[in-house]
Amino acid sequence: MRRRPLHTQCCDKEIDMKYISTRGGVAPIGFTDAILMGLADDGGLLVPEQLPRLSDDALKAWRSLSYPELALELLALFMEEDIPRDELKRLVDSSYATFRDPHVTPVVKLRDDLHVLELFHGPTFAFKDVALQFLGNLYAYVSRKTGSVIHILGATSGDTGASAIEGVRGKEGIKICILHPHGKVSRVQELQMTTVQDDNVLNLAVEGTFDDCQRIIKELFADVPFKRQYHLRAINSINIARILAQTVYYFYAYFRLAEQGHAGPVNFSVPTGNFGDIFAGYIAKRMGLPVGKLVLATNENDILARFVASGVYQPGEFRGTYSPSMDIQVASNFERYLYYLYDGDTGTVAALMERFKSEGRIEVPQDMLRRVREDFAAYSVSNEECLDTIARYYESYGYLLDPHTACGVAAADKRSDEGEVTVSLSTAHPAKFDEAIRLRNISQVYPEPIQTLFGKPRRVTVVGNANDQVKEQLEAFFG
Ligand SMILES: N[C@@H](CCOP(=O)(O)O)C(=O)O
Repeated sequence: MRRRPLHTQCCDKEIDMKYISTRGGVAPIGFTDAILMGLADDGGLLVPEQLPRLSDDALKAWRSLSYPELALELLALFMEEDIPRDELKRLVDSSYATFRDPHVTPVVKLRDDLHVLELFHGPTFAFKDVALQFLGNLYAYVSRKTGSVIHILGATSGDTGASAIEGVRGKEGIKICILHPHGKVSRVQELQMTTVQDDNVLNLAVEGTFDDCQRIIKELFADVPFKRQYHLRAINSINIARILAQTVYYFYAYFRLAEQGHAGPVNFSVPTGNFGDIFAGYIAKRMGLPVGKLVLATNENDILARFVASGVYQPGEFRGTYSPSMDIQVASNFERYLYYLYDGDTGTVAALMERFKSEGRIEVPQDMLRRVREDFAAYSVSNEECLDTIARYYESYGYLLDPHTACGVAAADKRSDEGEVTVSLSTAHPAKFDEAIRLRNISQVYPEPIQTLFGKPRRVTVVGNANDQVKEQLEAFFG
């Protein structure tokens, strides 16, 4: 059994930042190697060997920073050894210059106890842009700097795909292939991906679910000779850069509440599918941000809510819902959480993941479950509850929630303990999910970039859900 110290005592510079695998089979590597490796070569996920622990002084000093300034400070902790600060500043500034709101991720107050963190002001109207605008620029920088070939392979249940494509379309030295479940994403999500005409983009619509897409790409990444031969890179939250970039808005939101006089911990309610977004909040908490409960909101695909209730992590039956981006059974980043839950014991994580592969379930003992519940509360939200929440908030506050955000808000409402203040993450613009919203007779005007998608020609190839069919496409596209 191998235990590692997970924190240094104070924020910062003394850490020689390296990345290791949750399964212990990768020698510590630097940030550039970590983003290029994506999925760890031993099949695990990369995590920082140590997490910086921020001092109260740092938290106070960073309160007044703009979003890009804050992103620079936080990201520098994880990558400054590899990316000089002036370069990192350029990457950060250009990534957030594409956002429509000057705050990048503004916080809107709905009630004294409930705020909405709007994460959808980027180019594709989803929270994924926050990390993927940055990761797209980072890949372009690494390609220029190191000459590495960047062939991105990703899977999407709807939002990551459009955002990843937008982050790298037309960029020299980069090609991207995205798998999405055929017919199981919203109309706008589908159009955002498939109407892109740049030659460096390939869309594969897989006959199956998102879990099929994610399984296929993970198996291809785990085939290390194939991954190396075709220079495959990850854009999903498999890639640690995604998680790190997403921690920033937890800090930013907390500081906005502090500015309004709020002192003490804040809960964050997070619509959850692949466990990446909420895991970024967990990392922020471990870095010293005063986070109360992380409220894990699932739709009817409730594997994570069942885990927090019972300690058993076991996929159920796939359910198509009004929040398709969360229609996920196997949550990729759960493995990273297990690593922290078991105090960095990579042997145990490797054994648990092996058991999950062979038996299809994992169970953690009661003492571990108590630890889980210290940080997380979890609620699953039914299709009807989701639509009811949209209608109720539209009526009461004149605020239109998208179905994913509605799950987060409904979960926050289920947990209405006195005195707690919750920030609910708004992960997408409602225009991306108009088919669901119209069911409650609410009409909306599409933002212009979404309106213009209709009627554009589409480029997409439908494939079966066998690895070989996808492999064949990749060999032709990346070969
Ligand atoms: N909900 C995601 C699924 C992929 O998750 P990721 O965070 O690992 O990219 C989507 O919208 O595609």
